Amino acid sequence: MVEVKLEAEIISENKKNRYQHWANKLGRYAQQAVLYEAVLEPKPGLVDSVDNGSHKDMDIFTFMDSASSLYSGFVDFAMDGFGHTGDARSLFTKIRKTGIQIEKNMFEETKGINTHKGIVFSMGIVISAVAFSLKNYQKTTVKEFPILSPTEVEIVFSTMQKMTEGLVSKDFHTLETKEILTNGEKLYMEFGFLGIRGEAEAGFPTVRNMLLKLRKDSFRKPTYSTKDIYLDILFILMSEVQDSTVVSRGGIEALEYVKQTARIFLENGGMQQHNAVEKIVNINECFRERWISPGGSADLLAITILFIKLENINVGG
Ligand SMILES: CC(C)(COP(=O)(O)OP(=O)(O)OC[C@H]1O[C@@H](n2cnc3c(N)ncnc32)[C@H](O)[C@@H]1O)[C@@H](O)C(=O)NCCC(=O)NCCS
Ligand SMILES: Nc1ncnc2c1ncn2[C@@H]1O[C@H](COP(=O)(O)OP(=O)(O)OP(=O)(O)O)[C@@H](O)[C@H]1O
Repeated sequence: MVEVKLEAEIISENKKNRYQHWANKLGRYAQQAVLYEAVLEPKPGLVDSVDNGSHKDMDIFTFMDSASSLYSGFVDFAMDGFGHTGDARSLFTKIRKTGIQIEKNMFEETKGINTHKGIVFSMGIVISAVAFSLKNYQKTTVKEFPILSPTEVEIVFSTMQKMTEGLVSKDFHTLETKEILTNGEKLYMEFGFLGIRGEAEAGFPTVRNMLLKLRKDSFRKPTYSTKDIYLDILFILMSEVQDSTVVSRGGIEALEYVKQTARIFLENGGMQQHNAVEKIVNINECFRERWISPGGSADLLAITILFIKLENINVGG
């Protein structure tokens, strides 16, 4: 018997295929962003392809193993967004469940080492917000994944703010009675430090501002390579971010030290300095002595790279 499909059925099947195709693309972009961050060198205190920075329990191969476990989860985050029919807040509840599974896969791959916990959380919010916003605002019916306009990216940022509204108080209000605290929870109890949750609830303002600068082309210098731009972005983030990885490893005074070090590097010209690489190698040594690693800034660099890809911003030399 010949199967007759109603027009509505065909439209919805086409839509489903398109969302799956877009989700795969989003997953690939996100995984690429995570890989770019990992191999970028020289980075101070962080694992890269040259050394392990301030870390003893992981190297670049641990990061490659870990990154390879993330792709299908990133696609799931996107499908969560495309398939969501409720409001932004309930999307966040949905993706946290997906995130827990991705975290599990990651820990399995790294044999218990925390390489990408922070980025799984942040990427979950970003990827699902992109998908949810595209579904609501992009009326295009083409199969090819669309390049996002600055206006559409702004919609994604406000979606992220809506998704995470009240996150800090919700996550932290039961800590008094909790027996085992994570690093982020300990820092909140001790210093009222908001870390990754604060960054997310504020709608990733550091990344949002970075994109404003990138769109104005203010980063591009005739002598710059893509790598130079990414390194300048990393130092700008280090000079601004309330990074809980810095504090949990180096103490609260380490945060000002990192910000100040990054500020001085940038004031002197960032990657434009003729001896920029030598300077970063020295900063790496100083960070290693103090056990400092700017893991939160590294995560936000990966998020920035994802948006650069989504908006197709030219960061070539
Ligand atoms: C909120 C998360 C990140 C855990 O919080 P935790 O208290 O362990 O956080 P902690 O302060 O140790 O930071 C985790 C990582 O975030 C990154 N980070 C730190 N500071 C910042 C910052 N200011 N901005 C962005 N990222 C940051 C770093 O890479 C750090 O390693 C998340 O893993 C979580 O909620 N886990 C529970 C299970 C879950 O819901 N997982 C999936 C979420 S989609
Ligand atoms: N290239 C990188 N090198 C090192 N850390 C990175 C890098 N990119 C991101 N990070 C972030 O830094 C975090 C590692 O911090 P850390 O080693 O302090 O982990 P932890 O589990 O919080 O602490 P501990 O291992 O002391 O229990 C990673 O989870 C990751 O999110």
